[in-house]
Amino acid sequence: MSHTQDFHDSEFRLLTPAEMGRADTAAIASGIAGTVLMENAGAAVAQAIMSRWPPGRALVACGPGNNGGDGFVIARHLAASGWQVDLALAGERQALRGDAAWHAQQWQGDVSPLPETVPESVDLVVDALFGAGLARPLEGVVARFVESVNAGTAPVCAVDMPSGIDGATGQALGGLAVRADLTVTFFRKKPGHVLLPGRLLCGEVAVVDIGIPAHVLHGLSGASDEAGSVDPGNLVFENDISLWHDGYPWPSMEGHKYHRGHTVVIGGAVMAGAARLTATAAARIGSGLTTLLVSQGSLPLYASTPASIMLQGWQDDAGLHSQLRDPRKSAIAVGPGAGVQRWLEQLVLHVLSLRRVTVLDADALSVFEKTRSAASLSPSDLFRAIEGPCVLTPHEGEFARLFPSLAANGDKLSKTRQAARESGAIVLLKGADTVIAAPDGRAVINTNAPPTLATGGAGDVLTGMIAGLAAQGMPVFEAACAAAWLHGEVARAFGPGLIADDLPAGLPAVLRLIHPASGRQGMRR
Ligand SMILES: NC(=O)C1=CN([C@@H]2O[C@H](COP(=O)(O)OP(=O)(O)OC[C@H]3O[C@@H](n4cnc5c(N)ncnc54)[C@H](O)[C@@H]3O)[C@@H](O)[C@H]2O)[C@H](O)CC1
Ligand SMILES: [K+]
Repeated sequence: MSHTQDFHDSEFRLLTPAEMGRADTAAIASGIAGTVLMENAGAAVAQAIMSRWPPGRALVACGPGNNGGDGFVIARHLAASGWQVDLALAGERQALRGDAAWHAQQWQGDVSPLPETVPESVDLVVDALFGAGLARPLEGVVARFVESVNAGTAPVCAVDMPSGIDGATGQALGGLAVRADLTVTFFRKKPGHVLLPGRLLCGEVAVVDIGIPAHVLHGLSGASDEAGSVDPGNLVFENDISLWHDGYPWPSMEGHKYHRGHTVVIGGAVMAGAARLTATAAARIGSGLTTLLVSQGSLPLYASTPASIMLQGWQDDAGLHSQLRDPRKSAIAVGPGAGVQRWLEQLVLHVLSLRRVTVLDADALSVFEKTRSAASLSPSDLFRAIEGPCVLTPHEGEFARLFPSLAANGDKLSKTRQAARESGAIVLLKGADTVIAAPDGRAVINTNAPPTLATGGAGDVLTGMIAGLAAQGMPVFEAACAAAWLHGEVARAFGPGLIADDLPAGLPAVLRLIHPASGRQGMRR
């Protein structure tokens, strides 16, 4: 995200519940009454419901706060549109406060206590129990009601967030949360709508405008400097083409292969396929030159390397170092198939000392595992050596070995951001909700990865895509975001039966779709 592009306003920006509360307050301070915001929210949810389900019997479950207040508004709009509405309240009506109390007074129907089970005849459950204010696991009657909702067959519409999901982390507090078919949220999505399991429990997510002006976003986080550009720190986004499209390294007519960078992939003497996938991916995503560097003795393992990739052997460390010395070798990827051995530790430190773009994956991460033999280096030795543009691409297991204190607790977004701060590198923590975090606090959550990507070698391909983009001059954070998105999009386009070898081959079709000449600002999902 270039500083010139004012990404505060991005529709893909995610707001934490706390930031959302501040947006709410700023909107009210700008003259929009809280009761109007709540009316707009409830009316929008009712509209979303009526556009998906025919009139029937709706059970609107209201909580004790403003999420519940939204529920009173929804109930009124559904009843006015011919729905048979039962409103059930968790808590006492007279305990309602503020906007929620005001809207409860507008509700002319009955208010029943929240039942423990959902009646059979209900056609739709509206979950207006808890949203941004969830503070602890669901308990008592509410917990039993939610279990009944999840065990039932009636479709569910969640208001703002499925009750039980922490909006900041996507975690189901206490392991129990509503499983919704539709979640209608306000103004911007929250991390809980895109991180797992929250994303899965939301069902379809609809973001509705309730009258909060976009300018409130500028005051929420990150300071503006005198130039008016804004500090990217602590902004979180759902990955989208719009975040990195401006800086994508499309080939230009006046360019030539040296303009398009040179990616070096260092292969091991064990699993040649991994490094070959990495190198092929780097070439496919546009690296002008791609070299696969392997020890002399393992050259025969790489005989089937595609012709467009230069295959070179080295006799000894000195030979390897001289191969890397050429500054035109703009990006170096180490790790896939390298084998966890002492040699690799020293190689990684040497590569980092060159301060070229470095992507470390797989064995290049595990070799620094704290608990390996006493002679081995530790993660802090690795982090101390990271002074140039570097991307670490661990899966959960490698992350736990590199950042043992972080892995144990904390949600995926927080721990990945903390790891980026600790290591000084861009950290891409893989998964169905891959998180990419920068040391300055920026973070992007990737949401387009299909389950077919859980196949051997997919990570090797991603490593090559990141290195290949960065070799062409794309800043490493944006390169990691673009690679993660393209990786997911290629897999989605391919469909079932995907193997890692299909990924580089699938890139051209997706790149054609997002190329500026296609006239499309990418593929809106
Ligand atoms: N931000 C906006 O633009 C708008 C938000 N609206 C809605 O307001 C809720 C947030 O409301 P809030 O009162 O802050 O919190 P909740 O209603 O989510 O929670 C109510 C209350 O419940 C208590 N509580 C928390 N966890 C539990 C629990 N596990 N068991 C029992 N009680 C619990 C706690 O005291 C909470 O304060 C937001 O989600 C939107 O739906 C506005 O209506 C529209 C504009
Ligand atoms: K809810």
